Amino acid sequence: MLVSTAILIAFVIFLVALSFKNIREHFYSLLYIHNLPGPPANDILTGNLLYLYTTPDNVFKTLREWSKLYYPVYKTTCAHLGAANIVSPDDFETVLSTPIHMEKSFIYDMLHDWLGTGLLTSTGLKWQIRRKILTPAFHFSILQQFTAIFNEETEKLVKVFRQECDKPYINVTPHVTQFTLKTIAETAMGTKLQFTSHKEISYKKSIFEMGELLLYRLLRTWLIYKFLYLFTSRYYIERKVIKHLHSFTDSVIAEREKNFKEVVPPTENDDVYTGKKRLAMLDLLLTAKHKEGTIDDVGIREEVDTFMFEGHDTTSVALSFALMQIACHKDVQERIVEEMGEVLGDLKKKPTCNDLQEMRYLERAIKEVLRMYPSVHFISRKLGEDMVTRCGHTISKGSMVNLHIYDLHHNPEIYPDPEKFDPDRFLPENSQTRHPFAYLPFSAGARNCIGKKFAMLELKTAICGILANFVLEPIDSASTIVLVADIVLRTKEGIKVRFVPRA
Ligand code: HEM
Repeated sequence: MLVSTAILIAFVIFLVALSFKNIREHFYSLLYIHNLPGPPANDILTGNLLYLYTTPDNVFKTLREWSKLYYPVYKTTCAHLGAANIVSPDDFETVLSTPIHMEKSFIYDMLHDWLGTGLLTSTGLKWQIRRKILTPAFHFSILQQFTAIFNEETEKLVKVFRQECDKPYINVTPHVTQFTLKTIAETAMGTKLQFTSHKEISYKKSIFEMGELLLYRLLRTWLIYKFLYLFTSRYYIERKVIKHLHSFTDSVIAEREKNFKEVVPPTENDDVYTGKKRLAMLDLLLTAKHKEGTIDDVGIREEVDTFMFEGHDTTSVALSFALMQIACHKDVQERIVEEMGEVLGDLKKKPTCNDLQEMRYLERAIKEVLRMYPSVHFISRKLGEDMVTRCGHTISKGSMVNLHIYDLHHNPEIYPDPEKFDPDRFLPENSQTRHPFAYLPFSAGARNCIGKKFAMLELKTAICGILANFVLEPIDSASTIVLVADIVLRTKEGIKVRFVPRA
Protein backbone atom coordinates (compact mmCIF):
# COMPACT_ATOMS: atom_id res chain seq x y z
CA MET A 1 0.00 0.00 0.00
CA LEU A 2 2.74 2.38 1.12
CA VAL A 3 4.82 1.58 -1.95
CA SER A 4 1.95 2.10 -4.37
CA THR A 5 1.04 5.44 -2.71
CA ALA A 6 4.68 6.53 -3.02
CA ILE A 7 4.74 5.55 -6.71
CA LEU A 8 1.49 7.44 -7.30
CA ILE A 9 2.82 10.58 -5.59
CA ALA A 10 6.09 10.36 -7.54
CA PHE A 11 4.12 10.01 -10.77
CA VAL A 12 1.94 13.03 -9.96
CA ILE A 13 5.05 15.09 -9.07
CA PHE A 14 6.60 14.01 -12.38
CA LEU A 15 3.49 15.09 -14.33
CA VAL A 16 3.32 18.43 -12.53
CA ALA A 17 7.04 19.03 -13.17
CA LEU A 18 6.58 18.11 -16.82
CA SER A 19 3.62 20.40 -17.36
CA PHE A 20 5.38 23.16 -15.40
CA LYS A 21 8.35 22.77 -17.75
CA ASN A 22 6.05 22.88 -20.79
CA ILE A 23 4.10 25.87 -19.47
CA ARG A 24 7.36 27.68 -18.69
CA GLU A 25 8.70 26.90 -22.17
CA HIS A 26 5.46 28.10 -23.74
CA PHE A 27 5.45 31.27 -21.63
CA TYR A 28 9.00 32.19 -22.70
CA SER A 29 8.23 31.36 -26.29
CA LEU A 30 5.28 33.78 -26.30
CA LEU A 31 7.21 36.45 -24.44
CA TYR A 32 9.97 36.50 -27.05
CA ILE A 33 7.57 36.23 -29.98
CA HIS A 34 5.60 39.23 -28.73
CA ASN A 35 8.86 41.22 -28.78
CA LEU A 36 9.29 40.62 -32.52
CA PRO A 37 8.17 43.24 -35.02
CA GLY A 38 4.95 42.51 -36.84
CA PRO A 39 1.41 43.60 -37.59
CA PRO A 40 -0.31 45.05 -34.50
CA ALA A 41 -2.76 42.85 -32.62
CA ASN A 42 -6.49 43.52 -33.12
CA ASP A 43 -7.20 42.40 -29.58
CA ILE A 44 -5.74 40.09 -26.98
CA LEU A 45 -7.80 37.09 -28.13
CA THR A 46 -7.36 37.09 -31.90
CA GLY A 47 -3.91 38.73 -31.99
CA ASN A 48 -2.96 39.73 -35.53
CA LEU A 49 -4.37 36.61 -37.15
CA LEU A 50 -7.69 38.21 -38.12
CA TYR A 51 -5.86 40.01 -40.95
CA LEU A 52 -5.48 36.55 -42.47
CA TYR A 53 -9.14 35.65 -42.10
CA THR A 54 -9.84 36.48 -45.73
CA THR A 55 -9.74 34.80 -49.14
CA PRO A 56 -6.76 32.50 -49.93
CA ASP A 57 -5.44 34.97 -52.56
CA ASN A 58 -5.56 37.83 -50.08
CA VAL A 59 -3.84 35.69 -47.44
CA PHE A 60 -1.06 35.08 -49.93
CA LYS A 61 -0.76 38.79 -50.75
CA THR A 62 -0.84 39.88 -47.11
CA LEU A 63 1.96 37.48 -46.16
CA ARG A 64 4.12 38.89 -48.97
CA GLU A 65 3.47 42.45 -47.77
CA TRP A 66 4.38 41.55 -44.17
CA SER A 67 7.61 39.94 -45.21
CA LYS A 68 8.66 43.14 -47.02
CA LEU A 69 7.42 45.47 -44.30
CA TYR A 70 8.96 43.65 -41.34
CA TYR A 71 11.94 41.96 -43.05
CA PRO A 72 13.70 39.77 -41.92
CA VAL A 73 11.47 38.46 -39.11
CA TYR A 74 7.90 39.06 -37.93
CA LYS A 75 5.37 37.60 -35.54
CA THR A 76 1.93 36.12 -36.05
CA THR A 77 -0.13 35.71 -32.89
CA CYS A 78 -3.55 34.43 -31.86
CA ALA A 79 -4.70 33.94 -28.25
CA HIS A 80 -2.01 31.88 -26.49
CA LEU A 81 -0.35 30.94 -29.80
CA GLY A 82 2.49 32.65 -31.58
CA ALA A 83 4.87 32.00 -34.44
CA ALA A 84 8.03 33.64 -35.70
CA ASN A 85 8.16 34.05 -39.48
CA ILE A 86 11.59 34.20 -41.07
CA VAL A 87 12.60 35.17 -44.59
CA SER A 88 16.36 35.76 -44.71
CA PRO A 89 18.95 33.19 -45.88
CA ASP A 90 21.00 33.60 -42.69
CA ASP A 91 18.05 32.69 -40.49
CA PHE A 92 17.08 29.80 -42.79
CA GLU A 93 20.63 28.54 -42.36
CA THR A 94 20.41 28.74 -38.56
CA VAL A 95 17.26 26.59 -38.54
CA LEU A 96 17.99 24.13 -41.33
CA SER A 97 21.70 23.45 -40.93
CA THR A 98 21.38 21.59 -37.64
CA PRO A 99 19.39 18.48 -36.65
CA ILE A 100 18.51 20.27 -33.39
CA HIS A 101 15.58 21.99 -35.11
CA MET A 102 14.38 19.03 -37.17
CA GLU A 103 11.04 18.58 -35.37
CA LYS A 104 8.05 19.79 -37.40
CA SER A 105 5.70 22.36 -35.82
CA PHE A 106 2.17 21.52 -34.71
CA ILE A 107 0.77 22.64 -38.12
CA TYR A 108 1.77 19.20 -39.43
CA ASP A 109 -0.40 17.52 -36.76
CA MET A 110 -3.41 17.99 -39.00
CA LEU A 111 -1.85 15.43 -41.36
CA HIS A 112 -1.59 12.77 -38.65
CA ASP A 113 -5.01 11.17 -39.13
CA TRP A 114 -4.20 10.48 -42.77
CA LEU A 115 -0.42 10.06 -42.90
CA GLY A 116 0.22 8.97 -39.31
CA THR A 117 3.80 9.77 -38.47
CA GLY A 118 5.51 8.90 -41.73
CA LEU A 119 8.69 10.37 -43.15
CA LEU A 120 7.27 13.88 -43.50
CA THR A 121 5.76 14.16 -40.04
CA SER A 122 7.85 11.88 -37.80
CA THR A 123 10.92 12.83 -35.82
CA GLY A 124 13.89 11.29 -33.95
CA LEU A 125 14.75 7.61 -34.29
CA LYS A 126 11.55 6.72 -36.15
CA TRP A 127 12.36 9.29 -38.84
CA GLN A 128 15.98 8.06 -39.07
CA ILE A 129 14.93 4.41 -39.56
CA ARG A 130 12.34 5.31 -42.21
CA ARG A 131 14.72 7.59 -44.10
CA LYS A 132 17.29 4.78 -44.15
CA ILE A 133 14.76 2.27 -45.51
CA LEU A 134 13.52 4.62 -48.24
CA THR A 135 16.74 6.29 -49.41
CA PRO A 136 17.68 3.41 -51.81
CA ALA A 137 14.40 4.03 -53.69
CA PHE A 138 15.99 7.21 -55.04
CA HIS A 139 19.26 5.59 -56.04
CA PHE A 140 20.30 6.41 -59.60
CA SER A 141 19.80 2.85 -60.83
CA ILE A 142 16.18 2.83 -59.63
CA LEU A 143 15.52 6.32 -60.97
CA GLN A 144 16.52 4.85 -64.36
CA GLN A 145 13.59 2.41 -64.05
CA PHE A 146 11.29 5.17 -62.93
CA THR A 147 12.24 7.19 -66.02
CA ALA A 148 10.63 4.43 -68.15
CA ILE A 149 7.39 4.99 -66.19
CA PHE A 150 7.67 8.79 -66.64
CA ASN A 151 8.03 8.26 -70.40
CA GLU A 152 5.01 5.95 -70.60
CA GLU A 153 2.81 8.35 -68.67
CA THR A 154 4.11 11.35 -70.64
CA GLU A 155 3.01 9.61 -73.83
CA LYS A 156 -0.52 9.31 -72.39
CA LEU A 157 -0.48 12.96 -71.32
CA VAL A 158 0.58 14.02 -74.81
CA LYS A 159 -2.35 12.01 -76.22
CA VAL A 160 -4.76 13.93 -73.99
CA PHE A 161 -3.30 17.27 -75.11
CA ARG A 162 -3.50 16.15 -78.75
CA GLN A 163 -7.22 15.46 -78.36
CA GLU A 164 -7.78 18.97 -77.01
CA CYS A 165 -5.27 21.05 -78.94
CA ASP A 166 -7.81 22.38 -81.45
CA LYS A 167 -9.32 24.42 -78.58
CA PRO A 168 -8.11 28.02 -78.11
CA TYR A 169 -6.40 26.90 -74.89
CA ILE A 170 -6.10 24.01 -72.43
CA ASN A 171 -6.28 24.40 -68.67
CA VAL A 172 -3.23 22.22 -67.99
CA THR A 173 -3.66 21.84 -64.22
CA PRO A 174 -6.14 18.91 -64.03
CA HIS A 175 -4.30 16.97 -66.75
CA VAL A 176 -0.86 17.29 -65.21
CA THR A 177 -2.29 16.45 -61.78
CA GLN A 178 -3.66 13.19 -63.16
CA PHE A 179 -0.25 12.56 -64.77
CA THR A 180 1.73 13.02 -61.53
CA LEU A 181 -0.80 11.00 -59.54
CA LYS A 182 -0.39 8.10 -61.94
CA THR A 183 3.42 8.23 -61.93
CA ILE A 184 3.68 8.35 -58.14
CA ALA A 185 1.15 5.50 -57.78
CA GLU A 186 3.20 3.30 -60.08
CA THR A 187 6.60 4.20 -58.63
CA ALA A 188 5.53 4.16 -54.97
CA MET A 189 3.03 1.30 -54.99
CA GLY A 190 3.68 -0.53 -58.25
CA THR A 191 0.05 0.16 -59.23
CA LYS A 192 -1.02 1.36 -62.67
CA LEU A 193 -3.98 3.65 -62.05
CA GLN A 194 -6.36 3.77 -65.02
CA PHE A 195 -9.17 5.65 -63.24
CA THR A 196 -11.69 3.34 -64.88
CA SER A 197 -12.77 1.25 -61.84
CA HIS A 198 -15.01 2.71 -59.15
CA LYS A 199 -12.29 2.05 -56.55
CA GLU A 200 -9.67 4.08 -58.43
CA ILE A 201 -12.01 6.94 -59.28
CA SER A 202 -13.06 7.16 -55.66
CA TYR A 203 -9.39 7.13 -54.56
CA LYS A 204 -8.54 10.03 -56.88
CA LYS A 205 -11.60 11.94 -55.66
CA SER A 206 -10.62 11.31 -52.04
CA ILE A 207 -7.06 12.60 -52.61
CA PHE A 208 -8.48 15.87 -53.98
CA GLU A 209 -11.09 16.12 -51.22
CA MET A 210 -8.36 15.65 -48.63
CA GLY A 211 -6.41 18.55 -50.16
CA GLU A 212 -9.49 20.78 -49.82
CA LEU A 213 -10.15 19.69 -46.23
CA LEU A 214 -6.55 20.37 -45.23
CA LEU A 215 -6.68 23.82 -46.76
CA TYR A 216 -9.93 24.67 -44.98
CA ARG A 217 -8.31 23.73 -41.69
CA LEU A 218 -5.03 25.51 -42.42
CA LEU A 219 -6.84 28.78 -43.06
CA ARG A 220 -8.76 28.46 -39.78
CA THR A 221 -5.82 28.10 -37.42
CA TRP A 222 -7.97 27.28 -34.39
CA LEU A 223 -9.20 24.13 -36.15
CA ILE A 224 -5.68 22.71 -36.13
CA TYR A 225 -6.62 21.75 -32.55
CA LYS A 226 -8.39 18.44 -32.94
CA PHE A 227 -10.64 19.02 -29.93
CA LEU A 228 -12.12 22.06 -31.75
CA TYR A 229 -12.12 20.43 -35.18
CA LEU A 230 -14.17 17.56 -33.69
CA PHE A 231 -17.12 19.94 -33.35
CA THR A 232 -17.28 20.69 -37.07
CA SER A 233 -19.06 18.64 -39.73
CA ARG A 234 -15.82 18.68 -41.77
CA TYR A 235 -14.17 16.42 -39.22
CA TYR A 236 -16.71 13.69 -39.97
CA ILE A 237 -16.36 14.22 -43.73
CA GLU A 238 -12.59 13.96 -43.31
CA ARG A 239 -12.96 10.69 -41.39
CA LYS A 240 -14.94 9.19 -44.26
CA VAL A 241 -12.44 10.43 -46.85
CA ILE A 242 -9.52 9.02 -44.85
CA LYS A 243 -11.32 5.69 -44.54
CA HIS A 244 -11.52 5.53 -48.35
CA LEU A 245 -7.86 6.49 -48.74
CA HIS A 246 -6.66 3.94 -46.19
CA SER A 247 -8.79 1.15 -47.55
CA PHE A 248 -7.36 1.75 -51.04
CA THR A 249 -3.72 1.80 -49.87
CA ASP A 250 -4.35 -1.22 -47.61
CA SER A 251 -5.68 -3.23 -50.55
CA VAL A 252 -2.75 -2.24 -52.80
CA ILE A 253 -0.27 -3.20 -50.07
CA ALA A 254 -2.03 -6.54 -49.46
CA GLU A 255 -2.01 -7.32 -53.20
CA ARG A 256 1.71 -6.52 -53.54
CA GLU A 257 2.49 -8.52 -50.43
CA LYS A 258 0.79 -11.64 -51.88
CA ASN A 259 3.38 -11.80 -54.65
CA PHE A 260 6.15 -10.41 -52.50
CA LYS A 261 9.72 -11.45 -53.13
CA GLU A 262 12.47 -9.92 -51.07
CA VAL A 263 14.48 -7.30 -52.98
CA VAL A 264 18.13 -6.43 -52.64
CA PRO A 265 18.29 -2.66 -52.47
CA PRO A 266 20.91 -1.16 -54.79
CA THR A 267 24.16 0.15 -53.34
CA GLU A 268 26.21 3.18 -54.29
CA ASN A 269 28.36 0.96 -56.58
CA ASP A 270 25.46 -0.38 -58.67
CA ASP A 271 25.09 1.18 -62.11
CA VAL A 272 21.91 -0.61 -62.99
CA TYR A 273 19.25 -2.17 -60.81
CA THR A 274 19.28 -5.84 -61.78
CA GLY A 275 15.94 -6.99 -60.31
CA LYS A 276 13.68 -8.72 -62.83
CA LYS A 277 10.42 -6.93 -62.11
CA ARG A 278 10.02 -3.18 -61.73
CA LEU A 279 10.76 -2.17 -58.19
CA ALA A 280 8.34 0.05 -56.28
CA MET A 281 9.12 1.92 -53.07
CA LEU A 282 6.61 -0.41 -51.46
CA ASP A 283 8.93 -3.38 -52.14
CA LEU A 284 11.67 -1.79 -50.03
CA LEU A 285 9.17 -1.31 -47.21
CA LEU A 286 7.96 -4.91 -47.47
CA THR A 287 11.56 -6.13 -47.46
CA ALA A 288 12.25 -4.08 -44.33
CA LYS A 289 9.19 -5.66 -42.71
CA HIS A 290 9.99 -9.26 -43.60
CA LYS A 291 13.77 -9.20 -43.37
CA GLU A 292 14.66 -6.74 -40.64
CA GLY A 293 11.36 -6.22 -38.85
CA THR A 294 12.05 -2.47 -38.79
CA ILE A 295 8.56 -1.54 -39.97
CA ASP A 296 5.05 -2.95 -39.46
CA ASP A 297 1.86 -2.82 -41.57
CA VAL A 298 0.72 0.52 -40.17
CA GLY A 299 4.19 1.97 -40.82
CA ILE A 300 4.11 0.76 -44.42
CA ARG A 301 0.77 2.43 -44.97
CA GLU A 302 2.06 5.66 -43.40
CA GLU A 303 4.89 5.80 -45.90
CA VAL A 304 2.83 4.86 -48.95
CA ASP A 305 0.28 7.55 -48.05
CA THR A 306 3.07 10.07 -47.40
CA PHE A 307 4.57 9.48 -50.83
CA MET A 308 1.19 9.72 -52.53
CA PHE A 309 0.64 13.06 -50.77
CA GLU A 310 4.12 14.60 -51.13
CA GLY A 311 4.89 13.10 -54.51
CA HIS A 312 2.03 14.24 -56.73
CA ASP A 313 0.78 17.73 -55.89
CA THR A 314 4.22 19.32 -55.55
CA THR A 315 5.33 18.08 -58.97
CA SER A 316 2.00 18.82 -60.60
CA VAL A 317 1.98 22.52 -59.69
CA ALA A 318 5.65 22.80 -60.71
CA LEU A 319 4.85 21.34 -64.13
CA SER A 320 1.87 23.69 -64.61
CA PHE A 321 4.00 26.76 -63.82
CA ALA A 322 6.80 25.43 -66.04
CA LEU A 323 4.47 25.05 -69.05
CA MET A 324 3.19 28.59 -68.51
CA GLN A 325 6.68 30.11 -68.33
CA ILE A 326 7.95 28.12 -71.31
CA ALA A 327 4.93 29.28 -73.34
CA CYS A 328 5.53 32.90 -72.30
CA HIS A 329 9.27 32.88 -73.12
CA LYS A 330 9.74 31.89 -76.73
CA ASP A 331 13.54 32.21 -76.51
CA VAL A 332 13.65 29.79 -73.56
CA GLN A 333 11.37 27.34 -75.40
CA GLU A 334 13.60 27.43 -78.48
CA ARG A 335 16.74 26.85 -76.42
CA ILE A 336 15.19 23.86 -74.67
CA VAL A 337 14.15 22.33 -78.00
CA GLU A 338 17.60 23.02 -79.44
CA GLU A 339 19.19 21.23 -76.48
CA MET A 340 16.78 18.30 -76.86
CA GLY A 341 17.89 18.04 -80.51
CA GLU A 342 21.57 18.03 -79.49
CA VAL A 343 21.14 15.39 -76.76
CA LEU A 344 18.51 13.14 -78.36
CA GLY A 345 19.25 13.55 -82.06
CA ASP A 346 15.61 12.88 -82.87
CA LEU A 347 13.14 15.00 -80.83
CA LYS A 348 10.69 12.09 -80.70
CA LYS A 349 13.23 9.75 -79.06
CA LYS A 350 12.32 8.89 -75.46
CA PRO A 351 14.98 10.38 -73.18
CA THR A 352 16.91 8.09 -70.84
CA CYS A 353 17.97 9.08 -67.37
CA ASN A 354 21.44 9.95 -68.73
CA ASP A 355 19.95 12.07 -71.55
CA LEU A 356 17.91 14.01 -69.04
CA GLN A 357 20.93 14.64 -66.88
CA GLU A 358 22.75 16.09 -69.86
CA MET A 359 20.00 18.67 -70.43
CA ARG A 360 21.58 21.48 -68.42
CA TYR A 361 19.64 24.35 -69.92
CA LEU A 362 16.32 22.60 -69.24
CA GLU A 363 17.50 22.07 -65.68
CA ARG A 364 18.22 25.79 -65.26
CA ALA A 365 14.79 26.65 -66.66
CA ILE A 366 13.09 24.30 -64.15
CA LYS A 367 15.22 25.71 -61.33
CA GLU A 368 14.08 29.20 -62.27
CA VAL A 369 10.43 28.03 -62.31
CA LEU A 370 10.89 26.62 -58.79
CA ARG A 371 12.54 29.85 -57.67
CA MET A 372 9.62 31.96 -58.83
CA TYR A 373 6.97 29.42 -57.89
CA PRO A 374 8.30 27.11 -55.15
CA SER A 375 5.65 24.36 -54.88
CA VAL A 376 6.21 24.17 -51.11
CA HIS A 377 6.12 27.89 -50.39
CA PHE A 378 6.61 27.60 -46.64
CA ILE A 379 7.72 25.02 -44.10
CA SER A 380 7.49 25.10 -40.33
CA ARG A 381 9.59 23.89 -37.40
CA LYS A 382 9.51 23.65 -33.62
CA LEU A 383 12.81 25.01 -32.29
CA GLY A 384 14.90 22.44 -30.41
CA GLU A 385 16.83 25.20 -28.61
CA ASP A 386 16.90 29.01 -28.36
CA MET A 387 17.86 30.78 -31.58
CA VAL A 388 19.17 34.29 -32.12
CA THR A 389 18.30 35.76 -35.52
CA ARG A 390 20.91 37.56 -37.59
CA CYS A 391 19.42 40.89 -36.55
CA GLY A 392 19.64 39.98 -32.86
CA HIS A 393 16.11 38.82 -31.92
CA THR A 394 15.85 35.81 -29.63
CA ILE A 395 13.31 33.10 -30.43
CA SER A 396 13.14 30.60 -27.61
CA LYS A 397 13.15 26.79 -27.51
CA GLY A 398 9.80 25.20 -28.37
CA SER A 399 8.66 28.15 -30.53
CA MET A 400 7.02 27.64 -33.89
CA VAL A 401 9.08 29.10 -36.74
CA ASN A 402 7.65 29.44 -40.25
CA LEU A 403 10.22 29.59 -43.04
CA HIS A 404 8.80 31.44 -46.06
CA ILE A 405 10.59 29.97 -49.08
CA TYR A 406 8.55 32.12 -51.50
CA ASP A 407 9.82 35.37 -49.95
CA LEU A 408 13.39 34.05 -49.77
CA HIS A 409 13.25 33.39 -53.53
CA HIS A 410 11.84 36.85 -54.30
CA ASN A 411 14.38 38.88 -52.34
CA PRO A 412 15.70 41.52 -54.80
CA GLU A 413 19.04 41.69 -53.00
CA ILE A 414 19.63 38.04 -53.82
CA TYR A 415 17.76 37.89 -57.12
CA PRO A 416 17.79 41.30 -58.84
CA ASP A 417 14.52 41.98 -60.68
CA PRO A 418 12.96 38.91 -58.98
CA GLU A 419 9.81 38.83 -61.14
CA LYS A 420 11.90 38.38 -64.30
CA PHE A 421 12.10 34.78 -65.56
CA ASP A 422 15.78 34.19 -66.26
CA PRO A 423 17.17 30.62 -66.26
CA ASP A 424 20.70 32.02 -66.57
CA ARG A 425 20.57 33.03 -62.91
CA PHE A 426 21.56 29.41 -62.37
CA LEU A 427 24.65 29.43 -64.61
CA PRO A 428 27.61 28.46 -62.39
CA GLU A 429 29.22 31.88 -62.87
CA ASN A 430 26.02 33.63 -61.75
CA SER A 431 25.24 31.46 -58.76
CA GLN A 432 28.49 30.39 -57.14
CA THR A 433 28.75 33.42 -54.85
CA ARG A 434 25.08 33.23 -53.83
CA HIS A 435 24.30 32.44 -50.17
CA PRO A 436 24.10 28.62 -49.79
CA PHE A 437 20.65 28.97 -48.19
CA ALA A 438 19.23 31.40 -50.76
CA TYR A 439 17.64 28.75 -53.00
CA LEU A 440 15.60 26.13 -51.17
CA PRO A 441 12.71 24.71 -53.23
CA PHE A 442 13.50 21.29 -51.75
CA SER A 443 14.46 22.65 -48.31
CA ALA A 444 17.92 21.75 -46.96
CA GLY A 445 19.71 19.84 -44.25
CA ALA A 446 18.76 16.42 -42.91
CA ARG A 447 15.04 16.88 -43.68
CA ASN A 448 15.39 17.98 -47.24
CA CYS A 449 13.13 16.52 -49.91
CA ILE A 450 13.93 12.85 -50.45
CA GLY A 451 12.19 13.01 -53.85
CA LYS A 452 14.06 15.94 -55.40
CA LYS A 453 15.96 13.95 -58.06
CA PHE A 454 12.80 12.00 -58.81
CA ALA A 455 10.87 15.27 -59.25
CA MET A 456 13.53 16.81 -61.51
CA LEU A 457 13.59 13.73 -63.76
CA GLU A 458 9.80 13.59 -63.92
CA LEU A 459 9.53 17.29 -64.80
CA LYS A 460 12.24 17.01 -67.45
CA THR A 461 10.65 13.91 -69.03
CA ALA A 462 7.22 15.54 -69.22
CA ILE A 463 8.53 18.82 -70.66
CA CYS A 464 10.62 16.97 -73.28
CA GLY A 465 7.64 14.83 -74.31
CA ILE A 466 5.35 17.85 -74.57
CA LEU A 467 7.82 20.05 -76.49
CA ALA A 468 8.62 17.20 -78.89
CA ASN A 469 4.95 17.29 -79.91
CA PHE A 470 3.77 20.87 -79.43
CA VAL A 471 4.81 24.49 -79.64
CA LEU A 472 3.44 26.19 -76.54
CA GLU A 473 1.88 29.62 -76.86
CA PRO A 474 0.98 31.93 -73.98
CA ILE A 475 -2.53 32.45 -72.66
CA ASP A 476 -1.86 32.89 -68.94
CA SER A 477 1.25 34.68 -67.73
CA ALA A 478 2.82 35.84 -64.46
CA SER A 479 0.62 38.93 -64.62
CA THR A 480 -2.74 37.19 -65.23
CA ILE A 481 -2.58 34.37 -62.67
CA VAL A 482 -3.64 34.90 -59.06
CA LEU A 483 -1.55 32.98 -56.52
CA VAL A 484 -3.32 31.55 -53.48
CA ALA A 485 -2.17 30.34 -50.07
CA ASP A 486 -2.61 26.59 -49.98
CA ILE A 487 -0.52 23.70 -48.76
CA VAL A 488 1.26 23.92 -52.09
CA LEU A 489 1.48 27.06 -54.19
CA ARG A 490 -1.52 27.22 -56.53
CA THR A 491 -3.32 29.62 -58.79
CA LYS A 492 -6.93 30.62 -58.28
CA GLU A 493 -8.13 29.26 -61.62
CA GLY A 494 -5.60 26.78 -62.98
CA ILE A 495 -3.16 27.69 -65.77
CA LYS A 496 -4.12 28.09 -69.43
CA VAL A 497 -1.73 27.38 -72.29
CA ARG A 498 -2.27 27.04 -76.07
CA PHE A 499 -0.94 23.84 -77.65
CA VAL A 500 0.00 24.01 -81.36
CA PRO A 501 1.07 20.66 -82.87
CA ARG A 502 4.75 20.82 -83.84
CA ALA A 503 5.27 20.50 -87.59
C1 HEM B 1 8.79 19.85 -57.42
C2 HEM B 1 8.53 18.88 -56.60
C3 HEM B 1 8.80 18.88 -55.12
C4 HEM B 1 9.09 19.91 -54.28
C5 HEM B 1 9.19 21.40 -54.63
C6 HEM B 1 9.27 19.34 -52.96
C7 HEM B 1 9.61 20.08 -51.84
C8 HEM B 1 9.80 19.53 -50.58
C9 HEM B 1 10.13 20.30 -49.41
C10 HEM B 1 10.33 21.81 -49.36
C11 HEM B 1 10.23 19.42 -48.37
C12 HEM B 1 10.52 19.76 -46.92
C13 HEM B 1 9.19 19.76 -46.19
C14 HEM B 1 9.26 20.21 -44.75
O1 HEM B 1 10.32 20.44 -44.22
O2 HEM B 1 8.18 20.29 -44.17
C15 HEM B 1 9.96 18.10 -48.88
C16 HEM B 1 9.97 16.94 -48.13
C17 HEM B 1 9.63 15.71 -48.61
N1 HEM B 1 9.34 15.39 -49.92
FE1 HEM B 1 9.34 16.66 -51.49
N2 HEM B 1 9.08 17.99 -53.02
C18 HEM B 1 8.82 17.66 -54.32
C19 HEM B 1 8.59 16.40 -54.83
C20 HEM B 1 8.59 15.24 -54.07
C21 HEM B 1 8.39 13.92 -54.61
C22 HEM B 1 8.19 13.61 -56.08
C23 HEM B 1 8.40 13.06 -53.55
C24 HEM B 1 8.26 11.57 -53.55
C25 HEM B 1 8.55 10.80 -54.55
C26 HEM B 1 8.63 13.84 -52.35
C27 HEM B 1 8.69 13.32 -51.08
C28 HEM B 1 9.01 14.06 -49.96
C29 HEM B 1 9.09 13.49 -48.62
C30 HEM B 1 8.78 12.05 -48.23
C31 HEM B 1 9.49 14.53 -47.77
C32 HEM B 1 9.79 14.42 -46.28
C33 HEM B 1 11.29 14.13 -46.16
C34 HEM B 1 11.79 14.00 -44.72
O3 HEM B 1 11.34 14.74 -43.84
O4 HEM B 1 12.70 13.18 -44.55
N3 HEM B 1 8.74 15.16 -52.71
N4 HEM B 1 9.70 18.19 -50.24
